[in-house]
Amino acid sequence: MTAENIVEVSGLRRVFTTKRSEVVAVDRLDLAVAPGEIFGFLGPNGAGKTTTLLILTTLLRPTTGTVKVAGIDVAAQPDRARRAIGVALQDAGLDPAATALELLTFQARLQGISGRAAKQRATELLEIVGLADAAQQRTRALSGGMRRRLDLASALVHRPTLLFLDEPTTGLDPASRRQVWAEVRRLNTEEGMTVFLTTQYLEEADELAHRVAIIDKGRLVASGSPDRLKAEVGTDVIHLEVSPEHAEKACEAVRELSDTREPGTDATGVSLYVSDGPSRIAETLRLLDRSSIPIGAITVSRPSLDDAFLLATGHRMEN
Ligand SMILES: Nc1ncnc2c1ncn2[C@@H]1O[C@H](COP(=O)(O)OP(=O)(O)OP(=O)(O)O)[C@@H](O)[C@H]1O
Repeated sequence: MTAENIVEVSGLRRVFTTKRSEVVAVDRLDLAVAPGEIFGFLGPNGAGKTTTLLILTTLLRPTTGTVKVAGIDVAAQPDRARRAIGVALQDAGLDPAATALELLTFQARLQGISGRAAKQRATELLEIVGLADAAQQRTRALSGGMRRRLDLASALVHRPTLLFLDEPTTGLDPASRRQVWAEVRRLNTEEGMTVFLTTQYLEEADELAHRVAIIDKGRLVASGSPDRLKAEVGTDVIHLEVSPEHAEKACEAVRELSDTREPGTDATGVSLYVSDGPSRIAETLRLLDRSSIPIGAITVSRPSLDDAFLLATGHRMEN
């Protein structure tokens, strides 16, 4: 890690102790984000994404390890760190009776901007996130995608250069999701903002992030650009839809074909990693037939981040 990183996480560990048990939510995590990046922090439910984000944004203390944002140690100087960053959390409470303009004006006042200037900043922010036409609408009347964009605007009041977003599109329909992505991209390219976002959507990390860190059970399992992570998987993936009771036998039958990696099994069947998928299909079918293994379907695809996840963890993120 170098001094130029805008986010630096080193040896981060967070343990939650309850009466009955101890949960290690984040374990020996190291991360580095360069200025100007959109950084995707990807993992399944319960992987430790929100815990990490809460620590990065000063809202939770680490058990051990150090975290710096914009060069500031968040444990030593939380107030300074807070001034450097913007945060949009999941389910941020929006007052349903306030209008979009009132809400942002209130946020601006909370940041110490007075009277008329607060309203002016609120108006500017509505423009920035494409909600100028919705200024007088009550937040309860806004669509899911518009509410997320209002959350984004609230995080931008004090002109941070580093923006943290916790699962910005969870629960949104595909069209609203694309609108939020477009907004995040625009903030990154036009406003020069570095964005750190958590997500459980492979497609979101793949589409939006310049670099991705994959976390599972509190640990970092892979990191790099989506293209690099996919390239590391191998060239093509042949997926055989096989019922769970036949998966092991199918895997054994075709193991020799998997020439770039060991094959993997999961609830949906068997994945083979090969350098040239289409040319191996006939042989795959012949081997399965010889072992009398019934298959539902056979597909060939380019590797996805889900395959990268499978390779790193031995199980799929999505079923
Ligand atoms: N306050 C808490 N007390 C006890 N355990 C907690 C607490 N917060 C989180 N955990 C546990 O820590 C682990 C990581 O949770 P975390 O919310 O960080 O995961 P996540 O990746 O953000 O998941 P999600 O996508 O569901 O938000 C989980 O096992 C969770 O149950």
